[in-house]
Amino acid sequence: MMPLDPFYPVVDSAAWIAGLLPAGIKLVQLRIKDASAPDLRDEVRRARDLCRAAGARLVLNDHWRLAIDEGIDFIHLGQEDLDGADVPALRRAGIAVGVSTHTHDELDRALSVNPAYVALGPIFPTRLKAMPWVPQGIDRIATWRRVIGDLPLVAIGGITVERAGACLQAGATSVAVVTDIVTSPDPATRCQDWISRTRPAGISRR
Ligand SMILES: Cc1ncc(COP(=O)(O)OP(=O)(O)O)c(N)n1
Ligand SMILES: Cc1nc(C(=O)O)sc1CCOP(=O)(O)O
Ligand SMILES: [Mg+2]
Repeated sequence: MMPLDPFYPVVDSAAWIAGLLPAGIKLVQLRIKDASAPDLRDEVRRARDLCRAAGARLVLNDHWRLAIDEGIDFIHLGQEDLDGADVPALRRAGIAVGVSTHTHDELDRALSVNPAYVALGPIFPTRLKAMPWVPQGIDRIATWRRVIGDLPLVAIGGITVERAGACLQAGATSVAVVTDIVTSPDPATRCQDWISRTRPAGISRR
């Protein structure tokens, strides 16, 4: 498996991906929460083709059956998604699985499915979605790093370009972000700021 890029934007449409690829993103998650099934399949296909053409890695959130059907080789699953997912089928299809974690118990469960990465969140307060956990804080990244050894670790939740470096320094392999990019008046330029802030640190890391 190729190393994870240290900058991991998360967006909700293929149009967003098309807009950000020219900025140089190399890893992106398509996280669609409210599309009807035919639209969803079209979005996934479009995102897949855009990323292939640009040499970027696409991670599909949640929709593991679509990943199998449409040849997407990376899926992100939360703990509840794991309840319903056919992990052996994903393995047979050669699909890498990233898993969300928020507690030590969740981390144990994530590790039991041999993930390509574990994500830890929310590092800082986030307004994107309501969650029962208080922000983990930067120190928790170092704790996760000690537990997981060399496994790639994604930090997520309330991360801004200014906060990204501290997450990488603490042991994150990659920093995932929604709001700081999608609310920027100039998202492509903001991505370039993220890339210049994260890529050198990330490459010297795992
Ligand atoms: C990189 C990354 N980390 C965590 C999540 C959250 O996944 P999940 O807990 O399944 O919640 P939803 O995103 O599905 O609402 C993620 N998507 N990506
Ligand atoms: C989708 C998601 N999952 C999280 C987790 O902790 O599992 S935090 C999060 C929101 C990330 O968005 P923003 O960069 O806008 O805070
Ligand atoms: Mg999910």
